[in-house]
Amino acid sequence: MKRLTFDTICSLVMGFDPKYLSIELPSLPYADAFDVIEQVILYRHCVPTTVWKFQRWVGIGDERKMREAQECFDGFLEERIRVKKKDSFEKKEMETVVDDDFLTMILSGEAGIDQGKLTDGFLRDVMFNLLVAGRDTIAAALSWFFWLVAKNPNVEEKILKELDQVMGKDELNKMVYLHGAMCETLRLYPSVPYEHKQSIEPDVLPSGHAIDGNTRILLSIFSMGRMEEIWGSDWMDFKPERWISVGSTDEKKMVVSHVPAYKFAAFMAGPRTCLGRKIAFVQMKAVASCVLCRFKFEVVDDHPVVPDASILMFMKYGLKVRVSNRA
Ligand code: HEM
Repeated sequence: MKRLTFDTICSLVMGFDPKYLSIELPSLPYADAFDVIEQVILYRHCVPTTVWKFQRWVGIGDERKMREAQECFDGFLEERIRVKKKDSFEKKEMETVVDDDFLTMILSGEAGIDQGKLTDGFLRDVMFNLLVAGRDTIAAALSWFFWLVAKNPNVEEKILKELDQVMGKDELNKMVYLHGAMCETLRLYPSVPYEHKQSIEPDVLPSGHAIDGNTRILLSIFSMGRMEEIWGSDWMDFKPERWISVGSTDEKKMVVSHVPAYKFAAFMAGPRTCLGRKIAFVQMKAVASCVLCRFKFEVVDDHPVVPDASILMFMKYGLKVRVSNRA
C-alpha cells in the first residue's frame, strides 16, 4: 500500500512517478530514506526534546540516521525541482500544455504563492510537507478499509451493488455508500490517531478550562470516534449508513450527510484543517472501487490485526489476505 501511495503522491505533488509499485518491487534509496525520516520524527515525539537535540548536535543514534536520510531525500527533491523548473520553462517557451501537479502550479504562480518566496529551500520544504501529509495517511486508511470490508460481507455486498449502478460518468461523486464506508473506516481507525497542540499564551478552552501559556494538549481522535455520547450505542459497529441521508430535493436520492468537523475530527477542524481532504477521498474511492470490482479479499485466519503505537495508525503486523478474482 505504501508503494502505491508513494507513487500517487509523488505524481500529484511533483508530476513524477517513481514507479515504486512496478512489478519487480524496486528498492529506491530515497523511498527508504523517507521511511527513516518518518520513524525518527516519531522517535522525537517519544523522548525528551533535550535528548534528541543533543543526539542531533553530536550526530549519534537515530539523529545520525536522520541526517543521512534527510541528505538523501533532500537530494531527490532538489533534483525534481531542478528538472521541473527546466521543463516548465521549455514548455512555456513552446506554449505547450503545462502539467497540473502542485509544483507546476506553484512555479507558474497559479497557486497564489508570492513568487519572491520561491527559493529552492522553500519549495523543497513545501514538497516534503505535502508528501508526508499525503502518503501514509491514505495507505493506512486503505489498509483498515479493506480489512473492515473483508470482515463485513454485508457492507461489501452493498458497495459492489453501488459500484455496479454508478460506474460511468462522474462516478466517484455518486459513490455515496462507499464514501460512507471510508468515513466509517476513518472514524474507527483515523490515520492520525491523536493530535498534539501547544498554547503560546494563557487561554480559555471552549470547554471553559483555563490553561497557562506553553500548555501541551493531547487530543485523542481515536477515542472521539468511539465515544457512545458522540456516536450512539452502536459506536462499535462498522455502519456506512451512519453517514448517509435522503436528499432534501429528491427523497429517492441518497446523499452524504453533513457531519461537523468538530464531531468527526479525522481531518481536524478549524483553520489548520487538512488541506488534502477532498484529494484523499478521490484517491481512496478510486483505489477501493478499482480493487473491489476485480478482487475479493479474505483475511488470513489467526493473523493478528492490531493498531501500532505510532503517530500514524498503521497495522502492527500488516494485513495478510488471500486474494481471488471475482467471477
Ligand atoms: C486519509 C487521508 C488523510 C487524513 C486522515 C489526513 C488528516 C490530517 C490531519 C488530522 C491534519 C491536521 C494536522 C495537524 O493539525 O497537526 C492534516 C493536515 C494537513 N493535511 Fe491531511 N490527511 C489526509 C490526506 C492528505 C492528503 C492526500 C494531503 C495532500 C496531498 C494532505 C495535506 C495536508 C496538509 C497540507 C495539512 C496541513 C494543513 C495546515 O497545517 O494548514 N492530507 N491532515
